[in-house]
Amino acid sequence: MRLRDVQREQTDYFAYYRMGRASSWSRNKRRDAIHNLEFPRRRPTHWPGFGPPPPRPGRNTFREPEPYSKSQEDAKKEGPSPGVQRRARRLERLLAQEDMRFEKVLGWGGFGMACLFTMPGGGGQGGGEKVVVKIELEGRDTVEKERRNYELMRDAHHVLHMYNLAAEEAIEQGDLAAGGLFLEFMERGTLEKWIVKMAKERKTFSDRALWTIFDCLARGLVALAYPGKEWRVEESAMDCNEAPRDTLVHFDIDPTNILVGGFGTFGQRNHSIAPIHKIGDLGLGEIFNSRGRRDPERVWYARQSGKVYLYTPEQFTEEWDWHAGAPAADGAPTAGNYRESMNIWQMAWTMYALITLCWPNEKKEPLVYSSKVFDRTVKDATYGGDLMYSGRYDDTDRDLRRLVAQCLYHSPLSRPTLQELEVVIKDKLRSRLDKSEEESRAWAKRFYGEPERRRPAPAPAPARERWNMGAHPPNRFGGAARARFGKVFSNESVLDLERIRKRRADEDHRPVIRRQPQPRRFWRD
Ligand SMILES: Nc1ncnc2c1ncn2[C@@H]1O[C@H](COP(=O)(O)OP(=O)(O)OP(=O)(O)O)[C@@H](O)[C@H]1O
Repeated sequence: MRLRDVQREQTDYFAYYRMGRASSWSRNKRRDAIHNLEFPRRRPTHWPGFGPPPPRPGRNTFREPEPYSKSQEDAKKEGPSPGVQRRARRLERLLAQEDMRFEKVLGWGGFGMACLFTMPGGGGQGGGEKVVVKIELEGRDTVEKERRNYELMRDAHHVLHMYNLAAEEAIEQGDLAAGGLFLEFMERGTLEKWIVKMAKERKTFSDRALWTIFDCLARGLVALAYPGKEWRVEESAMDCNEAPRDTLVHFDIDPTNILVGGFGTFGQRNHSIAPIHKIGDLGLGEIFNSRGRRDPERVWYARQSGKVYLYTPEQFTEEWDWHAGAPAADGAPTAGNYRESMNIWQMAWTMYALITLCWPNEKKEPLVYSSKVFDRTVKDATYGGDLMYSGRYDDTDRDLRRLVAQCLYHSPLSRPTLQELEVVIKDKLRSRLDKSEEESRAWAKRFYGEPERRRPAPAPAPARERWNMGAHPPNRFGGAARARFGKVFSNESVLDLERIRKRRADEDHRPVIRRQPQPRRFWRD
């Protein structure tokens, strides 16, 4: 389809979307309307913005959102279909050649599946550890994109880790999958599962738990904003002097793509009040910098990237209707301004879900709201007005609700920056909250329970051995988390995607050298 046809169709689709009627839009039924559309619009001369707020917003101003009642995992309780089972068995046979033990199918969708495996042996590097194998069943090329994105996040503590295992070759050489990834196993599954559990128990997360989880999520956002950065301690926007330039815009942050792991120390932070939360599923992620935001094809094609219920103002705003090129190049403040504040907006809906235990409504209702964002006074429309004015969530810390409503401001520049978020969260975690740290820890132990125990981390192999097994030179290693899995880190200039692509292409043609005597090569070099 030509770009102009895509633009006309999207203009019509998003007009439906803003009315909350996206699900009833059909290309066929709208063919004539799309044909007759005035695009780009000329009258009025520019987007007029939002009207004034209602005089006294209250409970009835906002449609009641729908509570979470079932998670993706619940919906799949009946077990994988025969087709998925057949493929899982095939994957099991392929990886058995690498001595990896199949445990179970974790999940599947139309295009791919995720299975849990145990690494061979004990004692040695990663021996007996669990890994998730995610394969793509139809060639959509998203695995390659996802792999590239995980490589850019290789030093982050709050984004899922990808492992470079030699067994990848077995998948590539088999005829089963279009591509495969090895990912860190997060033993407590998706965040959605825990939101549903809380909703079923008819309780709510305490303020301290909410702020602690927000802290984890915000650090994941910092990692996305600075791809390729070496985070020695933990992600902190304070360590970065410059505003993000080449943000990895995720496009699909929601509770099904946040994974919950264990309690313990990660980086330098002890996660004892809530287990660590990490951002996963980077398959739709794209790096956007100021050049990318000025490229009409890139910004228009990304306009419908992600889940419909979580399209961002940068994607759905009416402001687009006045721009036939890239809106950011014409100075539009919101349309097509894909940057780190877009990740913040999507993450704020995850916080909304944790506070309300509800889904966001299909129709996002803007409400003009003035507030002090850190030390700036901002007046803009927020889509989280019900958090402040509906009276339904008054039991939750008002500062938290206000911060989330600010992250849901329409215009990216109105939202808090990553540094502002970090400062506010840090201050709150130091202040008096509803529950003491001790009470919160006890609650977390009860609520999250003990998953199947991880084996104790094997002692790190001597540097020489790791090198033999395909890892990079020893001076690149450090920290317990890395030593535990002997992760392979590459040295390339990370934003140079061409080089990464080329490196992978070279790898694919490299002969596999199996060193004698064993240990076997689990790690791909
Ligand atoms: N690293 C992981 N640790 C633990 N569970 C995981 C992990 N990755 C995936 N899962 C589980 O497997 C399920 C399927 O994951 P996957 O990422 O393949 O697809 P999805 O999120 O359902 O679909 P899509 O890729 O279309 O967003 C998840 O819902 C989750 O329950």
